[in-house]
Formats: sequence, C-alpha cells, structure tokens
Amino acid sequence: MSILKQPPKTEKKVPQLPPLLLSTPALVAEHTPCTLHPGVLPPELACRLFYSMIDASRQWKRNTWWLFDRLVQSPHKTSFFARRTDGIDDDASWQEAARYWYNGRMTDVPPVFSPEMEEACRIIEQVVNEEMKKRTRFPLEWAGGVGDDPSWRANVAASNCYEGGKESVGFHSDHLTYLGPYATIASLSLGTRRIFSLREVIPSDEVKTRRARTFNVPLPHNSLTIMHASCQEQFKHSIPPQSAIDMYRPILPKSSREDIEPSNCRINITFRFYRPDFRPASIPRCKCDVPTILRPDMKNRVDGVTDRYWWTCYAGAQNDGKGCSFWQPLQLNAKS
Ligand SMILES: O=C(O)CCC(=O)C(=O)O
Ligand SMILES: [Fe+2]
Repeated sequence: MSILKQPPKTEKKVPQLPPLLLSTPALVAEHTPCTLHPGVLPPELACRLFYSMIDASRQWKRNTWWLFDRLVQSPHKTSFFARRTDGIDDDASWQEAARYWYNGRMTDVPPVFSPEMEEACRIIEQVVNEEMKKRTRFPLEWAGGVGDDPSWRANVAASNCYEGGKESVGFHSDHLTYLGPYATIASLSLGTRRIFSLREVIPSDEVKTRRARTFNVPLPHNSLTIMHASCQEQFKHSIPPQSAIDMYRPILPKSSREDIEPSNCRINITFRFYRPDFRPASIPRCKCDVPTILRPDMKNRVDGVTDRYWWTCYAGAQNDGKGCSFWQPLQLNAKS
C-alpha cells in the first residue's frame, strides 16, 4: 500500500506595511484613535508656557527603574503635577498618585499647576470635551459618578522635556492605574517639532491575518494630540530619537531685556483625569505591600465591553528588580 503524502502547507505571507506619515489632522483621525489640533493655544500663551516649563525643567529628573537585573534611566527628564482645585483630597493621596509616574518610587507631594498651566488647561478641557461629544462613548469609559459632572477634566499633568534629537521615549501604552479603562489623555507639544509614532498591538487571534503599521505624526509647537478612548488598549506610542531636528524659534523674547534664542528642546504636557473610582484606597496591594498597576490585556482585547484588565505587582521596578507574582483581574461593571 502506498502512502500518499499531503502536499506541504503554504502559509500565506502577510505583507509588511511601510510606515505611514500622517501630516494632517484628517489623516491622523482616519488611521489612529487620536486627533491632532494645531495652534490650540493663543500664540503668546504657548510661548510663555514654553519658557516657564523650560525654566522649571532644570529641576526635573530622569525616571529610574529596574528592568530584570539592570537599573535603567529614562532618556528624557520628567515631572508630575497636581491640580489642587479639583480632585484628590489630601497630600498623602496626591503623593501616592504621583508615585505611579515615577515607576513606584515614593516622592514628595507633587507641585501644583503654574498659572500658565492652569490657563492652558482650561482651553484644552474645552477642546477635549468638544471632541469627545463627536465620538461614541465606550461602555467601560468614565461617564461621571452619581450626580457628578460627566465631562472630562484634568486633575493631574505629567510633563517631559526632550533636549535635542537623541532624547526620546520608547514604545509603551500608559498605565491605567488611576485613569481606568478607555481613558482620554490630552497631550500638548511645545518647542521643537518631534515625530510621535503610533503602532497597533495586533490581537493574538489576528496575527496570522494582518500586521501592525507604524504611523508617524509630526507634532509642531502649540499642537494638542488627544489620545482618545481605546488608544491605550489598542496602540503603543513613542517619541523616537531623530538624527536631525529643526530648532524652535519662539515668537517673543523671554523678557524685554533679552534676544530671542532658538531652542532644541521639546516640552510635552499630558493632562490627565484621575478617576474618583480609581483612587489609592480602591487599588489592590500586592504581596510586597505595594499598590499594583493596572494594564489592559492588549493581545486579547475583545469588543470594548468585555475587555480584560489586570492588576499586577509593580514592586520590581523599584526593588532591585524583585517583585511578586501578584495578578488579579479587574472587576468592572460596564455603565452604558
Ligand atoms: O512626549 C510625548 O508626546 C509622549 C509622552 C508619553 O508618551 C508619556 O509621557 O507617557
Ligand atoms: Fe505615554
């Protein structure tokens, strides 16, 4: 009896797609869960805010954390701010909130928004809420508490300073620990124009049929990028190093006694809304007795209703790389 051999299986190759440059707000909205808003602030305010953040950034620090058995440092400087007028109640809570920005490191009570940040924040809140009205809300998204105002508002901000083209941030999605699922993050760019890269994380059951594409968005001075709900669940983002950058030339001198100095720095301020139902007391602690972090299950996302999130140990980032195996699914009731 002869044995008939099956013909060898030919796996269909999924073509790799070249990076796509998204140079207009319409292209950004078409390909990503983000919107781009050029010239968002009055030019004089954007310039004043740039100068004040550059001055403040002299005190900012590089983030440090343990990656396996190596202590690593962020390739840019960073700072975290609390908006006292709205939100978390006491200094201890603010301190705990800031801790997540510094990879679990305990910090002093964070500084409050400067007058320029406050002025910019009010304008940005309006732009974000107008934009959110045009979009369908996800069931797990913040919809306001009982008797609460459901509009998006910023109660914290995190800021980064990238000096020159080599400073960067690698591909990541932001932790959802205090933001909750389907968060909206408003990201203001000031100074030197840099490229913002976005890449989708393809769910495990689709990797054989499609590939992720990198989208590159140039972010000019005084532009707002809104990372809308689902961006942290579906996409990773980064500011890649660049071999060449254009210097930013402010429209006004820093003071009447000074000349205009071009700058090679980019300041980024992300305005964020820490949800009242994701406050320190409600966040599980792991076996190391450290508050855990909340991550989306990006590879097994489903439909925006039954998506999964995990609380995981974060002690390892500050504890010689040694954490515990704590892992707990987030229990959520979709409000629709
Ligand atoms: O600088 C930027 O535009 C992005 C910063 C960022 O992704 C972050 O701080 O989480
Ligand atoms: Fe980020």
